[in-house]
Amino acid sequence: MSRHRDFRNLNINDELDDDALSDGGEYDISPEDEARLVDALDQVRNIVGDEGESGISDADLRDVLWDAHFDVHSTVNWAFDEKERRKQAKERKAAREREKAQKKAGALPSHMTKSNVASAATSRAGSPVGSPMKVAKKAVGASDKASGASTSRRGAGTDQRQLDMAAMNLGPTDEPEGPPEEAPKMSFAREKLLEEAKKALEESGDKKAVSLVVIGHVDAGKSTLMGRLMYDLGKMDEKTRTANERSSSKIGKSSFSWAWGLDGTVEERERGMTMDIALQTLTTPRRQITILDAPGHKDFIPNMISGASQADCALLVVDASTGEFEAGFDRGGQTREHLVLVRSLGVSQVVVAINKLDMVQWDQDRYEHICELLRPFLIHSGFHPSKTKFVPVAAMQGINLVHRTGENGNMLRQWYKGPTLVDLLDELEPPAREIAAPLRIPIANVFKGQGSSSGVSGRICAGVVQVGEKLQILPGDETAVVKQIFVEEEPVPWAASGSNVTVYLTGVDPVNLNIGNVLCPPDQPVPLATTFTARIIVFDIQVPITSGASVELFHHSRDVPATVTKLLATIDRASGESVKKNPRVLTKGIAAEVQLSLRSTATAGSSIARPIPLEPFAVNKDMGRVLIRRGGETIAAGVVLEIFG
Ligand SMILES: Nc1nc2c(ncn2[C@@H]2O[C@H](COP(=O)(O)OP(=O)(O)OP(=O)(O)O)[C@@H](O)[C@H]2O)c(=O)[nH]1
Repeated sequence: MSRHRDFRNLNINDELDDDALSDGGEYDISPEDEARLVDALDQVRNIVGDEGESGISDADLRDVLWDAHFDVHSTVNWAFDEKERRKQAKERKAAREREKAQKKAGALPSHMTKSNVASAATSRAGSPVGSPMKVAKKAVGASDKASGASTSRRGAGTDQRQLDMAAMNLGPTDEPEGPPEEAPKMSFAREKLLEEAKKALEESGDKKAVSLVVIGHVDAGKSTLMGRLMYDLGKMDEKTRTANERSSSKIGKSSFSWAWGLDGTVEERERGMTMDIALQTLTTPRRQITILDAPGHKDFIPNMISGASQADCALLVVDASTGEFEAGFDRGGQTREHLVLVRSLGVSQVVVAINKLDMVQWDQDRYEHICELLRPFLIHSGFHPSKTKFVPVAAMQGINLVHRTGENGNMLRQWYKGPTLVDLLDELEPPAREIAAPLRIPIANVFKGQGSSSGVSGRICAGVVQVGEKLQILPGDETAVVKQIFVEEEPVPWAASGSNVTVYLTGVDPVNLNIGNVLCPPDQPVPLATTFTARIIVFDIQVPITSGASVELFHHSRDVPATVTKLLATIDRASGESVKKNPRVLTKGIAAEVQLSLRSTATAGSSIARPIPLEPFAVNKDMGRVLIRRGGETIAAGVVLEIFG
């Protein structure tokens, strides 16, 4: 029996300070409980780091674990909060001291502290252009999307721990307010900034950045594949792997242990299902890849759309097991819908991973049969054959992801000599970056930032943003100043089109920052639209679209109610010529020009629809794409032609 202090009277949600921690009695612990405690301790250490790194001693952790009755999730939340709280207190103290020192010396502008000048220099060398997204540390993620069953957007690392932390109000906003923050200043004139961005793009050489959305029918093995890939490429360490293996088997979900590397929320882990976009970054020999793992279940299509609208390329995962490929590919399965959606959102390259081939004894005929079924569908959906690649894999055993050596790969080696999945990812073509165009950042997620700042994340659709820059938040009249920019967890002085960024803003009330808003320069605002025309392609629908049809309009991470107010013409898909003016209905497969008008929402409290920021496709491709859904089904996709106001 070991002796430990007793904290069972302590409320885990209380803010624990050192006095409280040293204020307990003692209790006895059995060898079984001791073993469980050691297990749980391992789990928590994986998250908070070791004693030196986290500042949390083993003794404190053990006590809190006992107090939480081995409820690992609550404990993880506590430990995470505690680490964050301490870290933030330290950072605030350091910031106050820096500020004082700067005032005395009158030297560096406030955002260019010595440490971030250094990291800015290294980031420039490594180029923040097109680099993947930072996983933000603090999150509120207050998504209240009406349509999906989603409860949160995890776009930039909002997970259960962070949501709980926000709910507990253990944030820097609880602190007494210090002296008003000095607004950060810009470091570059616009011309100089463009020059820097161009130079960094050129210098990035072969290590090009791409964003990859992982799509496919529910349970195809998307998260397992990404988890395994993270491990095989050294992004997930052995400790995390064993912890995931142990904990998933404890709740009877051992087959999902690889998926736990990406499915981070309690609900996702318990249900064995991805519900929101999970973000990770991976490095292959020649590519820096931001991975957006999308949910496969049809209830979460809005979240999948949000992820796909931030991606350059897609990885389609299909389940080769008997009957499973067919279930995903038949009408109503997500294989088709996901492919059509990503193509409509501008993704033109796809790698198809034919997974779970171990379930069919690596049958070459089965592999080729699936390729033969998918090829014509891909072409029909608008993917050029040269930009469509296939690869046989078994994600769980890690076969043909990075290599196919060893006994496990025997059966595949007998008939397959082609590239591995990583070989194909390494050849993905990075997109053209519109750096000279006006800045556009559609907001995919909103966070609580440090001090008075608020964090937002999203992908830069065009232009370059720098620290100190004043931005307008559309729709609305609000402006904010960029306090910090993070790309792939690193602070950078600027970031350019194609990058997935987290931007901390000051001088703005967080209530004015919403998912779906667009950040842009005040002198180059995005047009606001309530009525516009679009060229659309009608999907495989059963009920035709008529004039007056009520639909849901999706643009980046925003969805709003709309009406198809006019059917203007049907269009020849090949020539683009008008075929028939004012058709009565639009049926499946038809291309058409229509007029769409937004409707007011019940929450807007007015009969007038609120406009959304949109741009004609001809002006900005990323800002000019829309999806149209009805009754939980995507019925059409299109590009914006003209905005009428
Ligand atoms: N036999 C076998 N099973 C696999 C393989 N890859 C994944 N699985 C299993 O398939 C199931 C679903 O895996 P996930 O990775 O959660 O699938 P997903 O596509 O991410 O699921 P959603 O995100 O919910 O759509 C799990 O039980 C995995 O263990 C594989 O290569 N072989």
